[in-house]
Amino acid sequence: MRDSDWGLVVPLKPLGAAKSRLADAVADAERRALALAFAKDTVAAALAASAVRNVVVVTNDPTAARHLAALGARIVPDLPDAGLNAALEHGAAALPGRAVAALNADLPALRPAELTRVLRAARRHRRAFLPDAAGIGTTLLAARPSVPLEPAFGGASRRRHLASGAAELPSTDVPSVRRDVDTAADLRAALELGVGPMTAACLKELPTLLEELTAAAPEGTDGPGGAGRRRAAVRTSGASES
Ligand SMILES: Nc1nc2c(ncn2[C@@H]2O[C@H](COP(=O)(O)OP(=O)(O)OP(=O)(O)O)[C@@H](O)[C@H]2O)c(=O)[nH]1
Ligand SMILES: C=C(OP(=O)(O)O)C(=O)O
Repeated sequence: MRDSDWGLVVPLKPLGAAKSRLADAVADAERRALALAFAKDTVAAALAASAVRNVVVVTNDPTAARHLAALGARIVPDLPDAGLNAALEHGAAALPGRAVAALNADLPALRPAELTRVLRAARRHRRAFLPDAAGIGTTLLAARPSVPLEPAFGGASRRRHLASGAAELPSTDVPSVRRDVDTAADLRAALELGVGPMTAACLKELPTLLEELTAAAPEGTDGPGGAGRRRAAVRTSGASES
């Protein structure tokens, strides 16, 4: 298997239903726009990773499908009401005989070089996964060619993926691959890593939210040396592995 042989499967809910845990922080139209921006930054960074040959997005959302196809992703329509894991198996079936990795669509800080590092580590195993930033869920699950993906995403999936025999990949030095965004606090953490250009542009249109996210965290929740106003790091390009 060559380094650049991975096929990625990125699942995406209809935008109207996506990222429901951001509903407290933003209005519906803005939540949809953010979900699309996260997916575009995720897919653009994945396509820029040297370990990735192609990206299949499983979605029934026509707007997202149009935007993500324009970036170079192949769109596979979702199965009706089958859920996330069925969607991933359906997407993996579109990549027969390939090494396949499922990657969440909510990784707006994703860096191509970090994704390549994770996929290189995954090549050593039949099946392998990367825990999310919270250490409870999963952001990436990979399987060698002809090995069934057997996805068990949703909630506390780290435990399920371990129990299924998948190897847990080293999680140091790949923070952008682990940084899924479900809540406003997650978005704050992604901003600190540096989000991609689509998410940055979307947040620029939401100055009140951006102000809240980059303001000092409440006392006791700030990280080491983090007192005072936080700086939002924004990447200007998602298309380079350097
Ligand atoms: N195609 C497809 N993707 C899904 C489905 N359910 C979840 N996803 C995607 O799976 C990934 C992980 O899901 P979550 O982190 O729960 O994202 P979410 O469902 O948008 O977020 P919440 O509404 O807050 O639960 C995201 O990229 C979702 O868009 C599904 O039934 N079909
Ligand atoms: C999809 C997952 O979790 P969440 O819905 O919490 O993002 C997961 O980590 O498997």
